[in-house]
Parts: sequence; C-alpha cells; structure tokens
Amino acid sequence: MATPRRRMGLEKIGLYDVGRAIGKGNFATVRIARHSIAKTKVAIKSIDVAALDRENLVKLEREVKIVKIIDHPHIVKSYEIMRIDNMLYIVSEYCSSGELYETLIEKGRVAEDVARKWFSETASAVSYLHSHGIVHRDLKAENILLGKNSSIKLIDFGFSNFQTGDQLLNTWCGSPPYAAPELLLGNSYDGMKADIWSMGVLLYILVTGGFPFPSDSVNKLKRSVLSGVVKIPYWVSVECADFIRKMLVLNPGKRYSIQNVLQHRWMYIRDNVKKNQVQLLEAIPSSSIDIRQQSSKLNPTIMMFMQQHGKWSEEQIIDAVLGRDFESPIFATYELLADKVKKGSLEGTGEEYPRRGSRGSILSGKVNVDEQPLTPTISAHQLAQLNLSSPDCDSDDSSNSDLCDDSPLNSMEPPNHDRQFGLPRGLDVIGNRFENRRHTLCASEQLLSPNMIGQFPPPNLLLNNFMMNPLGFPPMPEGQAAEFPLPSLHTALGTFPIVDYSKMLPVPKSERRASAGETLLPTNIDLQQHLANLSANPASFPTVEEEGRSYLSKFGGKRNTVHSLGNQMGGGIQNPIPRYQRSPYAKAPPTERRSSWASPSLSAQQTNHLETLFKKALQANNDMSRLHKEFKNLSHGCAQSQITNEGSSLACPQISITDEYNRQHNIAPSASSFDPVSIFQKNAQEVVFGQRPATAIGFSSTSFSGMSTPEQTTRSMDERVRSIVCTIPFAEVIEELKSSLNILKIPFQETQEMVFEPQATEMRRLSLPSGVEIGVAVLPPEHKAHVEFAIINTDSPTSELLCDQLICRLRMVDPNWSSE
Ligand SMILES: Nc1ncnc2c1ncn2[C@@H]1O[C@H](COP(=O)(O)OP(=O)(O)OP(=O)(O)O)[C@@H](O)[C@H]1O
Repeated sequence: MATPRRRMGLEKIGLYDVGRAIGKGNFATVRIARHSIAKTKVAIKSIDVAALDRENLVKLEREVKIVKIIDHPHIVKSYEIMRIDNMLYIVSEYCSSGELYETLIEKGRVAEDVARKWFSETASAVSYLHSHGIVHRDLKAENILLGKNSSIKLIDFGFSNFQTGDQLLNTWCGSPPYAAPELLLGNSYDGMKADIWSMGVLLYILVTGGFPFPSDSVNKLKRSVLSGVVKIPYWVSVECADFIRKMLVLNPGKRYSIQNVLQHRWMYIRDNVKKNQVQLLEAIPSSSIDIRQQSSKLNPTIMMFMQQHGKWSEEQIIDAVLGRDFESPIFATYELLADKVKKGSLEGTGEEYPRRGSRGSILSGKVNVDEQPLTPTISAHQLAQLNLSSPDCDSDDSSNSDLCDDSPLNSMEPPNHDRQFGLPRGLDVIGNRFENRRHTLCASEQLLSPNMIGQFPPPNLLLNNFMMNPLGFPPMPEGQAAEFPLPSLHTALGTFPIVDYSKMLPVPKSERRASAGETLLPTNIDLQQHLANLSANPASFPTVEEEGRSYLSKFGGKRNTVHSLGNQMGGGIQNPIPRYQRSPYAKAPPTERRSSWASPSLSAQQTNHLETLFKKALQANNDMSRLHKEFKNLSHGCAQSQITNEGSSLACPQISITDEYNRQHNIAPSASSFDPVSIFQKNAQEVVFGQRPATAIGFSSTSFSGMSTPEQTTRSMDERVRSIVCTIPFAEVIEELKSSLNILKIPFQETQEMVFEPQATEMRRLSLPSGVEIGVAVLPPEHKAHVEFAIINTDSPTSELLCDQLICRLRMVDPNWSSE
C-alpha cells in the first residue's frame, strides 16, 4: 500500500497532512496539504510569528482579519487559521495551476481575449474588495494564481488594509514595477487608485509580455514612471491601449476608479471567453455581495458526515459554522465539505439541500432545514455528493500525488502546472522559480531602500522570453503593407526583436529635448537595411546619446543641435536656421498660426480631389487602390516634390546644424568658426543616428523652392502644422485617429504628455514613422479637442495627404469641427 507509506512522511498540522513547499514569500512558506476528513487539497501558509517585528505582526493580524471576511470566486478562499506554538497557519484553497506570472514567463504575452478574461476576473475581485473598503496594495502577476479552468484567484492580503472615504494611506507597500507614481514619490495615497495603477501594469504585462516601465534601478523606474510616457506596442488594440492609459494616469485624481475599469469598452468586446465573464460579472455584482453572508442553512448531510467522522456534536458544529469560527477545525471541515458538495453533483441543479422527504435531520431550531427526525446515517448517494468514497490519491481533488511524493517535506518544487501547459519541466525553471519571483516590499518611512533594487525582476525577463520565441510577435499580415508610400519601416518593425522598448519607441520627452548632439530624423540611409542590421545584432543599436557622441567625435567638439531641413531637392541650405523653440503642440497665439495649410506640391484642387477620393475609398470598404493610383499620378506630375514610392527608402532630408553656442550668444551663423553644415552634407550618408522611428526634437524644414536664405527657403514649423478643433470628446478624437491609422495600416506610437500652456492639460501624441506627428490636447474649459498635425521630417506631400485624410475622417465624425 503506497499511500500510507508515503503519508508516513507527511507532517501533521491540525487536521492536515502537510506536504511539500509550493511557494515562499518574505516571511511565509506555503505548502500543499490535505484535509484528513474532507480529503481536499489546501495550501497552508506558515509564518513564524516569533520572527516578526511589531509592525509585521500588526500586518499579519490585519491579513488574518481580512481573509476571514472576504468571499469572492476570484479571491482565494481561506478556511482556517491555526496558531500552534510560535507558528501561525493560514489554510486556504489550493490553486493547482500556479502563478499567472509563471504562465507569462513560460508563454509570453497572451491574446487579448485571454487577457480580457483574466483581467476581468481580477477586476471583479478588486471591485469586490474596494466596494467593501479594502485595498489590496500588492496586485501583481505573482499574486494572481490560476485555479481550475484557468480562473483567476487573487492571493496575498499581507499588505491589504481598510480604507474609508477620502482617507489616505502612508505605508509604502507593494512591488516597485507595479507601484503607482504617488507611492514612488513617497506621498500619501489613495490605496484604491494605487491598486488601479497596478492593474494597469498588469494588463500591460498581459498583452505585451513586458513591463510598461522597464528599468534596472529604482531611480530609472521612478524617472520612467514620472515621465508620464507609456509606450504601447503597435500590436495592442486601440481599445486596450486606451484602457491601459486610463489606468496609468499619473494624477491619481484623474486615474480610473474600479467602476470605470469595469465599464471600459475593452472589457465588453465580445468573444467567447468574455461571454462567460460577462455572465460571471453579472452573477456577482460587487455591490450586492455581502461579505461572507451568513447562511442560516446548514447542510444536514455534511453535518451527519461530520458527526460520524469528526466525532463532533451537532451543537458544536452549529456553533462553529454559524459563528464562522476560523480558528476551529469544525468550521474549516464544514466549509471544505460544503465546497466539495457545491463543486460536485449538486452544482447547478439547485438541489443543494436534500428534498423534503429525503433523508435529513432536524438539527436545531437555528437550522432552517426540513424538519425530520435525525438519522445518523448517510446514504451512498449522500456520500457520493461529498465525493469522499474514493480512496486517497484516486480522485482528482483528493489525490495525494502532489502531496505525498517522496521528496523531503520542505523541498521547493514547482507545482505540476507545467504539465498542464504541456511544457517540459525544465530544470532551469525549477531552479529559478523562486529566485525570479519578486517579493513585496513594504516601508513606512523610507521610500525605497537600496536593497529594494535587488527586488527588481531580472532585466527584461519577460522580454527575453520573447526573444527566445520570436513567434510571439505578431507577423505582419501578408499583403498588408502600408497603403501609402511609407518607408519599409512597417515591415521592418514586424521582425524587429524588441530588446528594450526604449530603443525602439520614441524617446521620452525629456530626452527629446536634450540639446546636444542629437539628431532627429531619418536621413537617406536605407532604414530597412539599418533595422535589419540592428535586428541581426540588437546590442549594436545605439542610444540617442551614443549616436550623438559618435557624431560629435566625428565632426567637432562643440555641442550642437541638429536639425533636419527638409528634402534633397531643396538646393542646399548654407546657413543654419534658428532652432525651433517650442513643442509643435504647444499652444501658440493664433497669429502665429496658419489657418489653412496646403501642400506646395499639390494644388488645393488636387488636394480636394484626393480628399473626395479618400472619402469614397473609405465608404467602399477601405479600397484605397484607386486613391493610391491617383496619388501616384499626381506625384509624378510634381516636378519638385520628393514623393517616395512604396518600397523605396525614406527621402533624404538635408541636415543643417545650428551651433548651439552661436545661437545662444546671438552670433551670426556666418561668424561661426565652426560650420559643420557643409561637412555634414557631404557626410550625410554616413549619419547613423536618428533612424529611430518618429524621433523628433526641435526641427524645421526647407521649402521646395531652393531659395537661398533661410527666411525665404524655410517653411517654418507653423507652416507645416495643421491645427483643428474638434467638438467631440478628447478620447473619441484619439480613438478616431487611431482607428483611421489602423485602417490605413500605418503603425504609430502613442505617448502621453502634458502641455503647460495656457494651462496644464493632457496631450496625446501619435508618432508615425513617416514623420507625421499628431498631437491632441483638451482645450479647457470647453473640453474640445485641439488636434495638430505636424510633418516633421520632410516636406512630403505624402505626409500632407495623410494629414488631410485624417482630418477628413475627423470631419466625418464631427461635423462641427473647425480649423484654426
Ligand atoms: N492558495 C495557494 N495555492 C497555490 N499556491 C499558493 C497559494 N498561496 C500561495 N501560493 C504560492 O506561494 C507563494 C507565496 O505566497 P504569498 O504571496 O501569500 O506569500 P507572501 O509571504 O505574502 O509573499 P510576498 O512576501 O511575496 O508578498 C505564492 O506566490 C504562490 O506561488
């Protein structure tokens, strides 16, 4: 008999046979165990109370208090609290499929419908907590377990707390990568809003497989979080990206609440997984859940069974169960058996209790069951309901196979969920499992101590997983190249292995503003070739700073600002031009703006013609071929244009360099002892920096005329900015623009920024690889959306046309729009 022999090796704690360790936290070890009467597997978290200081003792007691009162299908259920000697044990339902974090490590990011299911379940649990004034404060993929049918179970209430009304919390809790900015700043915070930030990070991780703010130090993390820039890869759907951004809003006052989260449209996109979830959410509206509602009914079958097997009296059972005495084995036994019955044959039949006339018992006046004489025997049918007839290690739930292995009790082996996902149980995975895990941090006083840095995940842990599995990247659908003569960047991005988002996506605003040695824009280097080289050797991808340094060491010692100056047909710009002083999206007096904007290469009539065609093409199921053809015809007719055709590389903008020193000291460019322009022009082919898609820092452009003085030849930035005001809400404008770009299959990067003039307001920037940047800002107090389209790299009519198209789309959804 194998079972008894194995069981001899199991430690006995209370009514549990305790087996191997399945998890480890800061202060706790979690082991799998089996209830000797209910035969149900459970997880037992054991904490050596003697090892805790006063502060942690308080937290532990709070955790105990909270787990006793919460009851939600997506929160791990606790059954019993045992205090034996110096140890405190929390017995809870066992989740067989491990941590969500491990699943992500193994599988990489998940499809959005899977993410939606998991995220909805998490949101449902968080909503339940928040509606009962409880904040979790440690939401992370490691604290989300997967139970049967891959359903989410939230664990670890070690840092949860009660929060009422407008009360703010002060204790620093959580894991840095999931920590809200207000926590990173050491401010008092609203725990509920901090939970939402962590949920934003969680959703980001689910759909991208990486962290939104990848950093290898706390300082970098802080900088990255506080920059307010969230870089979302292009494969994330527009709705999902919007949702993530709503949760990752710096200002907690403007951040989504859990009610907003539950109502976001991404949560209601229909798919098979969601259908179930909607039902689930409907079945458990958070507002209607009473914390562990006391049931006045006790199951007589369970009671009889307990009397027989536990030797407890009827009164003892009733007292413990109705009194919800977590510190009594009677309550745990009853609850475990009741859950077994619920999951078993009675589930869904509505027959949770024996029918009138069936064998039952009058247990007491307190118990609302059919009044029948107590029969101290249990029928085979009733026994089957309890699912106890199977011997140890036979039935699914009561199996000891996980528990009673031959390994030492405290050996740290991963649970068998590896098998569930059909993955080989790699030794390296076993070895790293607990090392990789990020534990929760908690500090009352200091913000982040140096040893917290050690708590960070191994750099790019999730992303590295991607690299090992390039198939994790969505291939660009065949035949879906950009409809417009965009550079081949589109395809290149599809195969570009992400080493670090910060190297692929637009650099943060703070970096963009750097004045020295930075360049902006694509030159005539074949971008695709360049990216292909980089993808072959990702480590060689230089940062902006490296690129700048390399330039300076090549061309001179001064710190120069580099401007891109338009096109190769421009006839050569001999003089530096004043640096463009402000963000293209900063508000400017109307006089500084052009109310209308037209391509110098296309007549207004031609533009209108294209616009009309564009509208028609949109109506005709996105058939852009005619428009495209028309566009090509027009472009051939533009002698001075620099329209590029599909497949060709980016047009070569001429580069001019403003000597920063001269500019600052109002020294005429001609007086400069250093005139790198000509050198630069000669060496334009060698310029290796600025290939980054849509990277732009101060810029200006040449016109097509080839005139000789900057004043005459340069179309100022304002001339290349089209500005319109929409009357529909900001979010809808963004959605419309993004969906238009998606229809046109034009990749874009979205960043969130703040505009401070005339007053602080949120701005969204969409950066397109073709060099178009779109800024959308709310116009207070009217709450209209101010949209600016800026062409930043070349005076390309292609880009102009694209802007026209996007404006046209906005006009269709907002008849009240106006141009500025
Ligand atoms: N009910 C459970 N079923 C299966 N595994 C569990 C269960 N509870 C905990 N674990 C495992 O044990 C690990 C540690 O548990 P838990 O997070 O509760 O401990 P902790 O000490 O609070 O951790 P930390 O210090 O990181 O916050 C979990 O990440 C998980 O892998």
